[in-house]
Amino acid sequence: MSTAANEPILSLEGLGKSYGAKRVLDGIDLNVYKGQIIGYIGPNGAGKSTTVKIMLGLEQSYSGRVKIFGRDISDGNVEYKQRIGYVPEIAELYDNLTAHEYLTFIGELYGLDFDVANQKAIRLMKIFGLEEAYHSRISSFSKGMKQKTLIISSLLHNPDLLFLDEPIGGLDANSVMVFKEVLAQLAAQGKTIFYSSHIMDVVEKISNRIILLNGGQIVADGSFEDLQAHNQEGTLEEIFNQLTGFDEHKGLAEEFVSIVQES
Ligand SMILES: Nc1ncnc2c1ncn2[C@@H]1O[C@H](COP(=O)(O)OP(=O)(O)OP(=O)(O)O)[C@@H](O)[C@H]1O
Repeated sequence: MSTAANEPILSLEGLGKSYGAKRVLDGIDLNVYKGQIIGYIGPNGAGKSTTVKIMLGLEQSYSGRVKIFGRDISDGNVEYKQRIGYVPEIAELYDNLTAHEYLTFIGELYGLDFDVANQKAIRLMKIFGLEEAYHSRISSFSKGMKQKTLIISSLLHNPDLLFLDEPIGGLDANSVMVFKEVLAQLAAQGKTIFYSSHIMDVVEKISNRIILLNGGQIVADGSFEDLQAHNQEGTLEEIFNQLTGFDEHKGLAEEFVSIVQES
């Protein structure tokens, strides 16, 4: 199951999704190519996680077409999932397992030998400064330690396509630097990364293509420089505010504070 050089790794055609009467995705067309780091952004409730869930095959009722590695994911063949890594927004780790147990279990699920998974996990944990916690239960881990374990679990099998949903929450500034560099190097080696986050300055720096979703539609698609050229505003945060029609943060904050101060 290989993908030709010029064929998209990921392609969405007229993707639509409703929950009851609510139209969450309203015709998403998108081709993502090898080596791209897509910054997938949008306001709360815009439909980012829904798109990712559909691409992971977790949400089956949708309209339109989703192709990953050149194949329609609705064809019943789930082999494509072996080449995908995923860091979910809310870390669901097996708290009662040690990191060693969890990571070797995930590694084996992805088809690695126990010893290979174990050795890779030990070395990756060490780089994140977690070697001493390897045999401790995950329930004793801090938020950042859990997040690092989850990042490692998503990469053990060297996936070609990586979905990251708010992956750096809880990571300290040094670890964020390492992780950003890891993503850049993975992309340079031809991995494709779909990065969903609300931390605009990180998205601005790591993505080579930014997709802004609003109201279930793509309202901007391009490099940060492209977005800057098409909008008057400077930072990605400001472009985000502008394209989502938001200019009332001061008024809302004043109202919030005045309610807090009511006696
Ligand atoms: N299982 C579900 N049942 C009903 N509605 C849902 C379900 N999942 C998501 N939604 C609705 O779909 C919309 C999009 O949700 P989604 O989680 O995709 O947004 P998001 O862009 O990831 O938001 P956030 O930035 O807050 O994580 C929301 O209005 C949400 O309430």
